[in-house]
Amino acid sequence: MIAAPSCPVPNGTGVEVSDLSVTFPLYHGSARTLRRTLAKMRSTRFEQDQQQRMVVQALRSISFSLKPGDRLGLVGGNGAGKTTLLRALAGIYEPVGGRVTIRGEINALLDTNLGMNLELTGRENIGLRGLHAGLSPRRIRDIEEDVQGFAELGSFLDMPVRTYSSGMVIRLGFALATSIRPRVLLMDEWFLAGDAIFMNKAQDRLENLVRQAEILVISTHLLKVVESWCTRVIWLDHGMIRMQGTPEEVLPAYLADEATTATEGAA
Ligand SMILES: Nc1ncnc2c1ncn2[C@@H]1O[C@H](COP(=O)(O)OP(=O)(O)OP(=O)(O)O)[C@@H](O)[C@H]1O
Repeated sequence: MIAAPSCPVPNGTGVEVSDLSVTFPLYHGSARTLRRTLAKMRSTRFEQDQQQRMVVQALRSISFSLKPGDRLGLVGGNGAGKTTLLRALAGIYEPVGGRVTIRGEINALLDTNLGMNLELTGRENIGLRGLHAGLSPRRIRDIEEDVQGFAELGSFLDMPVRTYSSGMVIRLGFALATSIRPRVLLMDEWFLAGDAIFMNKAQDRLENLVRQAEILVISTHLLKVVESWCTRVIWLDHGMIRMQGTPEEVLPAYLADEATTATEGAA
């Protein structure tokens, strides 16, 4: 169980999301055929935007706010909008409507390759990431040592990343992504998967990072993680908030709905 930080937290860290909407244009195939196909699907998630493009509404009218100590779990079926919401919080996706305001440094563990240049060495990638995060040369050296110790890449640290095995890239990416301690931590469940030996080692590091962050937002299908890490849950359904509250309030309703959907699907 991860507890909220017990020491007094500096003022000012917070997340405000108000009336957020994100859409993606669909460019595939001829517009008329696509429109006909989508009309047949009778989904309210597809519409035409002001430029007459067909778009999918990934998120609609999402509003919530988080304060220090809040640990938010995002749950929902496939395509519900969890990843899109994390990416909008990280500033990767621009809202088409509404606003996202984040106060405090963010670290987004969304993809271990994020920002990694395969032509550069592991060490050079560490330096670049540190500079990007606005860290001092001294802090970057500390991170270099930390990553070197955790990722156990030996002399590969000074070789171009393209020469690494896929496991080595994951170790470097994970070590680097988790070495920068943020106030607001955004995490996709991708980070909770991995080979068993690596994950045993990674688990402690991840839990430490989560414990030290003031605000956590995690998207996952692993409800046990939500139960043990989160103080709040948002259940997303077709891009909208279906329910929000404590894990005790939301998870039973979510599970009951999933069971009903599975029974209906089997019938
Ligand atoms: N780059 C994109 N282009 C077009 N549509 C997209 C894009 N990314 C997401 N979508 C659509 O937006 C909706 C929300 O997708 P999202 O990936 O956020 O769902 P999710 O809840 O993370 O799903 P999963 O649990 O399957 O990962 C889906 O309908 C998806 O098809």
